[in-house]
Amino acid sequence: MNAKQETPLLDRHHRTINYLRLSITDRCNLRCVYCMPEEGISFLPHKEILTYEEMLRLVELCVANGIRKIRLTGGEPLVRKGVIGFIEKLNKIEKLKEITLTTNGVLLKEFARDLRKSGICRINVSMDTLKPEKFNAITRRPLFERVWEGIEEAESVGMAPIKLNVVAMKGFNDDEILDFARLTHRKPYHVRFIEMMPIGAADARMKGFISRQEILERISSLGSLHRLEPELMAGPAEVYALEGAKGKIGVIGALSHHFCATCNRLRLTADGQLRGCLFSDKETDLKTALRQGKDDGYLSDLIRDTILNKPKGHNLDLNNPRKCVRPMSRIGG
Ligand SMILES: Nc1nc2c(ncn2[C@@H]2O[C@H](COP(=O)(O)OP(=O)(O)OP(=O)(O)O)[C@@H](O)[C@H]2O)c(=O)[nH]1
Ligand SMILES: C[S@@+](CC[C@H](N)C(=O)[O-])C[C@H]1O[C@@H](n2cnc3c(N)ncnc32)[C@H](O)[C@@H]1O
Ligand code: SF4
Ligand code: SF4
Repeated sequence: MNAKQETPLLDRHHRTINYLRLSITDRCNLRCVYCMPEEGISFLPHKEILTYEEMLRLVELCVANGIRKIRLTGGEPLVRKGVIGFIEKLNKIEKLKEITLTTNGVLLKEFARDLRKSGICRINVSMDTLKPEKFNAITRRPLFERVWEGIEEAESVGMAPIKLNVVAMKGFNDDEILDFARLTHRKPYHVRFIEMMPIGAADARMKGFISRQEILERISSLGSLHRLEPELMAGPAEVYALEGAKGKIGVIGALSHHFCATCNRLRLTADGQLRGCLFSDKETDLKTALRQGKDDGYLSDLIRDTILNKPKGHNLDLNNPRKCVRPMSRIGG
């Protein structure tokens, strides 16, 4: 196979694969109830984590095989030292059209300006509540103000759009769905409600599941919602707007209305495993091949095989919460 493949690759199910989610660390400075247990999980030893040089080589090969958008994730991507220098290097990869980031926002205030300079124009921030006490209960850390200051700093350095990821949980934050929706009248943010997924620490909490349908119905009480066209290389959100709002409202129906038929993504974990699907533990071990000194052609074949054999979908529903071995914080969402 040719490592310099020019056109985007299709998988066996005729889906174009052009989006890579790259988890740069499994470490995190929060302990969200649906993602990690209170005591945390044992973090991967340093030597198991790809160096930035190794990641850069694998990203270049993914780009040669059709990837055009990359999202840094974690754990929490901003806790890994040297992240700005790494983004600057990614930014030099010619065919990469977009580099972006999903963060919990704890370190955003100090990083926003450098992120913007390094080439990140927009970010997604996880923020499940507008109330400090609830933030402490959800993330198990008292850092609500810091995250909001980070979001405001990102706005003031010109990041746009800023997308807020809200995992919807019955009895926890569902009383704030309308407040989040109203926020789009005041701020140009995209508020995205995510259906809770049965993965890792969330399993025990699935009784708090709220469907995208229910979320949309509740928001409709505020006025008519207009459906908007998806962006190019978009992620899984369906996007709407309330009449006259500055911001947008998204719903990510990961379980009830899943988007596997149009899935465009791969995931590379911090320890160098390429995953075809969030919910499938079938992984391609790029790290071992890389560290054995395999050439670009060999590594490229592994990437192309993973694309070709990407699982068709997840087949999960509320009554079938299959478990993944790898926890969410080691995949990156
Ligand atoms: N089931 C499933 N969930 C996904 C997938 N991609 C992202 N998510 C979930 O969607 C939520 C939002 O993810 P983000 O990291 O903000 O990324 P995104 O929605 O692709 O971002 P945009 O590029 O801004 O559209 C998180 O809960 C992710 O776990 C996917 O391919 N499958
Ligand atoms: C795993 S986190 C990694 C990036 C960063 N630490 C953050 O929280 O934004 C990526 C996304 O996955 C979401 N997530 C984690 N566990 C989830 C679950 N069980 N169901 C739905 N979304 C989940 C988070 O809310 C976050 O938006
Ligand atoms: S969702 Fe993100 S911030 Fe929360 S524990 Fe998981 S990795 Fe950390
Ligand atoms: S569950 Fe798997 S196939 Fe479906 S959208 Fe997510 S990553 Fe893609």
